Amino acid sequence: MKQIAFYLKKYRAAAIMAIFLMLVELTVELIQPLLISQIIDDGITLQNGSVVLLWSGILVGGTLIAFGAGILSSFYAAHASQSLGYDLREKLYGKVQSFTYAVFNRFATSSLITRLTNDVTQVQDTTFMGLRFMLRVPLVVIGSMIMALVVHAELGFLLLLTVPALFLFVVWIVKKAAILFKKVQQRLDTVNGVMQENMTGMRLIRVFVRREQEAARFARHSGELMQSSTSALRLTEITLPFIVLIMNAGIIAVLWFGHLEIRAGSATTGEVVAIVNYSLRTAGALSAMSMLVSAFSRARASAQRISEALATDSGQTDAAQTARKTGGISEGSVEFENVSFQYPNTDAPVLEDISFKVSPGQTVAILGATGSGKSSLMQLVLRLYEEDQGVIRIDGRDVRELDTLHLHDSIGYVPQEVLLFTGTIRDNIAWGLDNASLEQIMESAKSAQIHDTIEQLPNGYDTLLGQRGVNLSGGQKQRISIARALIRKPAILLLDDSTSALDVRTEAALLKALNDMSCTTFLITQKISSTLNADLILLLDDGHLIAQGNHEQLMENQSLYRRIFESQFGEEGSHVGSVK
Ligand SMILES: Nc1ncnc2c1ncn2[C@@H]1O[C@H](COP(=O)(O)OP(=O)(O)OP(=O)(O)O)[C@@H](O)[C@H]1O
Repeated sequence: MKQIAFYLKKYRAAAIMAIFLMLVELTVELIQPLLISQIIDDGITLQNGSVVLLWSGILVGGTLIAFGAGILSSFYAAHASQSLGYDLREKLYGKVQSFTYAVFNRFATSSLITRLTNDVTQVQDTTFMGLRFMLRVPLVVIGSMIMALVVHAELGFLLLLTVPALFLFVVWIVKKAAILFKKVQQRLDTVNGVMQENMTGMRLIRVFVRREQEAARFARHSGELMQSSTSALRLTEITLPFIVLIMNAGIIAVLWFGHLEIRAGSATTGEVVAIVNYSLRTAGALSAMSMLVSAFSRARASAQRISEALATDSGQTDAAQTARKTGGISEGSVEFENVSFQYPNTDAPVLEDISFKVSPGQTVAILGATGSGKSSLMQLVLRLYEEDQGVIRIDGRDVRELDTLHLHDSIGYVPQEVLLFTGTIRDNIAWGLDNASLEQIMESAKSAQIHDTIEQLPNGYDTLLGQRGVNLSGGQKQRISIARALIRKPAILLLDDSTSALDVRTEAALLKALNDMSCTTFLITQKISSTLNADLILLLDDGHLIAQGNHEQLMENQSLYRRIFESQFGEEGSHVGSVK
């Protein structure tokens, strides 16, 4: 909450104006019963028309002032709360962007989305209500009690008796409800998560005929969300009838004792009406409080979740933070020296004691069974994770000393799972480089062996891709994301199984084009055809680098490599090794 208040500071002027105007509105409201009591006692009871006219005029004037002040107060409160929401979203988004991959993975994506959307909206809306009503409610209650005591001390005392008990009751509800609303937000996270998985995995769900099961899973989580929302709302909703009940009892007591006081001549009708009026206003304010309680409890849970994300250490090391001056990489040599790595919160390392050296412009093929650590090795080059032991050097410098922004600027990365955005093919390729020209886009598309295919599409480079590029084949999508990586003319190119959907001829043409580009290329592959011309082949097995060398060397002295080769080319294909 403190952190949220800190962000609201920037809009202090608007917030103060909103509160000040609300106070004007409130003052008029508190004086109204007093004026009505004057009209009754000095005007109506004494049948004095000019007194009725005078005080009624003042009453109308006051009401108009309160009306104007109320509108302006809402205007300022909306400005302050919406701006706060905008700032929170921006800060939170920036924070999430600054997370290292390891820190990012600590949060579920759906939870971060809920925090950025629902939680921020909750805080924003409650801030508006807070500026308009949070202060007004206690002030109406306290003001009404004071005014009631001023009007008639004994009758006012009755009001004084009921309010503190009600106030304590409301505080108790706030505390209980906060716990329940926290659960609601957690369950909302889960529902959003399931929804996200279902939307992205739509095709898989249909092919596996899992629609009913997935619908049932969604219904189960949605039901759990409904349950916790219902219990939280039930708790806050009992507040209103309870307050009305107690306040009505209080009003009946005021009327009863009021009539006794009038008979005894120690109170006027106007004074009793004024006390009843103040009691009604107090009841109204406390009822509004029950709504505020619900909103405030929710916002408290949301504010905690936002603060948690904002307070999370982004995971960047000090060396990287101070390395901004070191600039990007230019040559593209890569060296691993006794590198070991284990994912956070896991039992065993996924890479152990890996050492190899790659000179600028060389092509490295990484080969190994599924789960052997190939992608993890790439993630270390990308510094999405940090090695636990050993050193990784790029251009001879320890990667921990390189600024990740500059490092990523010099690296082209094509992940295993292709992600294309809604927009044109041109936009998708140009995404890799600010202000890319059409010539640059075409040049990289040619190198990625996708130019001819694009030209044949009805709108060429301006063809629109649906969400995730559903109107292209897997291989075409892979090549568009390769073009996206190539347009940056990276010093190092990382292809994580990005040629799996290409036929041998297209793949060979692509590899030749990459060779001509002279960037250092790491290529994860299952196909021996891609390793034949590589300068270095890294053969991984269960996190260990069991062999390294070029095709001829591995054919000569690595039985596993020979077996993979023979399984793909047949024994008679051994002569293929001489392609180079
Ligand atoms: N984020 C992660 N957290 C924990 N363990 C992980 C994570 N990512 C991968 N692993 C584990 O690390 C090991 C190596 O995974 P990696 O993705 O590097 O293998 P791979 O050789 O690229 O496999 P594939 O060919 O199937 O893509 C696997 O056992 C995997 O379960």
